[in-house]
Amino acid sequence: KQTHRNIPPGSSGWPILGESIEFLRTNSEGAPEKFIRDRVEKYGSHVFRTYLLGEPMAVLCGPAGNKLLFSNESKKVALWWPASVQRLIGPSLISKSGEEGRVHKKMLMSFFNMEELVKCIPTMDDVTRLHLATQWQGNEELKVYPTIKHYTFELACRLFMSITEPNLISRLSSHFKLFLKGVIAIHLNLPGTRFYHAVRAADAIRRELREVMRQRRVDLEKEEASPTQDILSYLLANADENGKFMPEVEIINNMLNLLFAGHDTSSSTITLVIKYLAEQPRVHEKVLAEQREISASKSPGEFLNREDLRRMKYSWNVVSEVMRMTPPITGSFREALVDIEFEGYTIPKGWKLLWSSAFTHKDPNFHPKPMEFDESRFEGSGPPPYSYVPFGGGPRMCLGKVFARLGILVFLHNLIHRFDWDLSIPNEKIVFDPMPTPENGLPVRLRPRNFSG
Ligand code: HEM
Repeated sequence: KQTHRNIPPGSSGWPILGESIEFLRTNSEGAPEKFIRDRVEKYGSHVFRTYLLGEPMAVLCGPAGNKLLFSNESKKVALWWPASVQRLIGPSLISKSGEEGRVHKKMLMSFFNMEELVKCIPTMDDVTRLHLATQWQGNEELKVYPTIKHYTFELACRLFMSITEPNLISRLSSHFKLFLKGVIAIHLNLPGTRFYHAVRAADAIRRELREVMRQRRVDLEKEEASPTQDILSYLLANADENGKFMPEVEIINNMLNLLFAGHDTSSSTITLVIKYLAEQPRVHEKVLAEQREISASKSPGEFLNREDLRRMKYSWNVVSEVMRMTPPITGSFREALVDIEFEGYTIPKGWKLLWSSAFTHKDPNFHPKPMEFDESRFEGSGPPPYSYVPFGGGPRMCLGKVFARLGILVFLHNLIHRFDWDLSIPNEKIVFDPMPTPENGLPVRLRPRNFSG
């Protein structure tokens, strides 16, 4: 018979709630790593137990823990998301592990790989120029976060599902706002709670997406839509490697998840890049110089291409440092498939596991002077393995990593050519809810630059 006498140190907190309230509070205070750092210091180990979001959980802190989780998918661990996320998104990629998860992910990767995504660069560039001309140009002051959120959402709707109708986009966008607030919430479906509103918003999104999908089937049959025009067409028109088509309900859930994951993370990152660039004139100047060099090699009006994006090395180091300091997703979860040994402790089978980019990225053993902005950390071979993990790792690494990179750089290129900016609220606080966002939406004063691109 198994005994678990050597389970990691820690506390189960309050009945039912466990330590969820403290965990969520450090997020809203703008320091998600604090919950973990306090416990690492208290227990003197890089693993501790807690009770979060309705589950007994072991938190693995730092590169060794990340390595264990990322390199043992389907062996010792499997992807797991809290009940709130599973209920809101429903059967889809994120609810599948093992062989089924692999097949499913491969299918989605047929669209989300570099070869396919480079074809989206001209559209990204075009949409960005239009967005800046209509939403930024002519404004002396602007609230960055809501403006960017609208832009990244429009882009995801267009590239993933060819949705361009403004009324539909704005309906979906307001549903997604409620959805986001309930994603990492305490799973209580009582009227008035964040989770309750999020469930209703998710159902409303599904109804809208079902309609878009129905219409697409008709258009595909009439050959008025192309089977390769976007991810929606791709999923409707293609079977997986076993010859199986994805059930409609899963296509809808995946589209919901992609629209969600595909815009909130990028809007948070772009907003923070804009904040950090205003605070660091030295870095701002160097990004501008790199982007100007790229434009200088192009004819006016010509869209960006893969090679241009490849040359944005310094700019990407800056974005990487922003994601190190303020990771858009502070960590994610796995489940123990077997008893797991780590640092002399045994984590029992069935426990949930949490890894944290927020904590790992601030560990001074791997990132000296972690509170200082220093993009040169990413020069050469960059930070040590598993110490910089904004996109997670292993087979469950972020599906949208390349998409996010292209989108962020295309935006930055266009923005920095057209504007300089100052923060209207210096040192505006960042809160994690659950993505990092400036408390007041980051109002900035804009100063247009002379640019005829
Ligand atoms: C800066 C932007 C982004 C960041 C920092 C980010 C981060 C993450 C992280 C940390 C995970 C969990 C990985 C793990 O558990 O190992 C994840 C998963 C995922 N992300 Fe992203 N993400 C970003 C953008 C995107 C975009 C643009 C999309 C969609 C186009 C996307 C789609 C997904 C999906 C579908 C998963 C689940 C993958 C799986 O279950 O195998 N993400 N992302």
